[in-house]
Amino acid sequence: MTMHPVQLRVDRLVKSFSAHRALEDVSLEVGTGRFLVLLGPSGSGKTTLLRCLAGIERPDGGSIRLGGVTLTEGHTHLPPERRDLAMVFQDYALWPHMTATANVGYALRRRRLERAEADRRVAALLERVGLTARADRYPHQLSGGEQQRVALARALVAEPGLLLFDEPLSNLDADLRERLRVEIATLTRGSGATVVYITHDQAEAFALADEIGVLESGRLVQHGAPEDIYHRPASPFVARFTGLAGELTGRVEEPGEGGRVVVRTDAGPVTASAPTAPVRGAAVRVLVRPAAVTLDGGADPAPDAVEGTVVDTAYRGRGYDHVVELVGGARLVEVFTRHGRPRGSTVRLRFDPEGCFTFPEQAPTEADAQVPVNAAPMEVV
Ligand SMILES: Nc1ncnc2c1ncn2[C@@H]1O[C@H](COP(=O)(O)OP(=O)(O)OP(=O)(O)O)[C@@H](O)[C@H]1O
Repeated sequence: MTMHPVQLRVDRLVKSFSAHRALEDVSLEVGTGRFLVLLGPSGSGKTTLLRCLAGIERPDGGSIRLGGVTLTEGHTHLPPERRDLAMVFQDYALWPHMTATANVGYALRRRRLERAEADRRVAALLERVGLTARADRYPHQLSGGEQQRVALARALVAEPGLLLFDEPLSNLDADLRERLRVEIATLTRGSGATVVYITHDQAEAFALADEIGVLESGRLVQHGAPEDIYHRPASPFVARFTGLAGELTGRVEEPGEGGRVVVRTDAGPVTASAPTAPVRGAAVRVLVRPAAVTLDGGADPAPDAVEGTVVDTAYRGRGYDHVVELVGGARLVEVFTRHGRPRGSTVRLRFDPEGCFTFPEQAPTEADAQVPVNAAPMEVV
């Protein structure tokens, strides 16, 4: 899917644990220097896929190639240390008996470098992650954020072709998480390495990625640019997992032009995108992105606006998020405006068809059940 030469090629990867299929026929390609984020709920197979790439886990079938080298296929299975890659773990995984300098330098042990050159590279990396003053400390003398910076420096120092990240920010608190996220984004891109990064946090995924792969029950269900995933989710599962204001049910009134349909909902007619052209009268569900909802202001409401009641309002600094209940009972969260509307007031909403997706009505899948109800939908991208 990219113009970049393919660096990492995964073909039909399969992995089971006893009777449980953790990876089901996963194929993907990542271009040189691209940043791929694998996103999915707990148990979707993210860690298993990453561990197969690293060589810690041996797949049951399929192949993995990196820069023209076969890492795994049939009887071939290169051990982790013979793969041109480095991994950053959730729990840092530093050597407790080594200083920051020694931990970073350890990654160079196989590169027959002159001592002075190795020392120079380690010092340069520690400086880039802002740890020069902490170079002689042991892991237990460093904060979580500092330990993760050492791990980042250790991953980068040997200049591997592939960098793997296993939820590296999940043990840090919000403020630090944001700062380290920016450092990971800039330092990895500066290194030219190809990156595979796993997370279950959609906001983190969208902020970091050149490409996002969404995993559902061991299958890669969509792989594309963040904008594609946001504007053209392949399934209700993908749409839900990447942030919705809410869902409306109804019937197709007019199978309109250019992939648009008018859906008659309990709250009124809503124009929405239709990835698969539904027929007139079909029962459908309209999934609505937060960015697609606007509160209609003042005296001159649009004729196609839908009425609702403000149930809750939350001040967000830049403006207010509202929870709005529509006629028929559907609720929309994260309805944003600069100026807040009081609880209990009647408001009119407009929907941008670009951010409203029509799918045939069907019972939720097992994987949908893992998406937390009212998972904080992401900010407008
Ligand atoms: N060593 C193992 N033995 C048995 N089952 C396993 C093993 N490792 C993973 N699994 C199972 O495989 C499935 C995928 O697990 P995996 O850890 O890859 O998911 P994940 O998406 O990374 O989830 P999380 O975000 O919770 O880490 C899960 O159902 C898990 O229970």
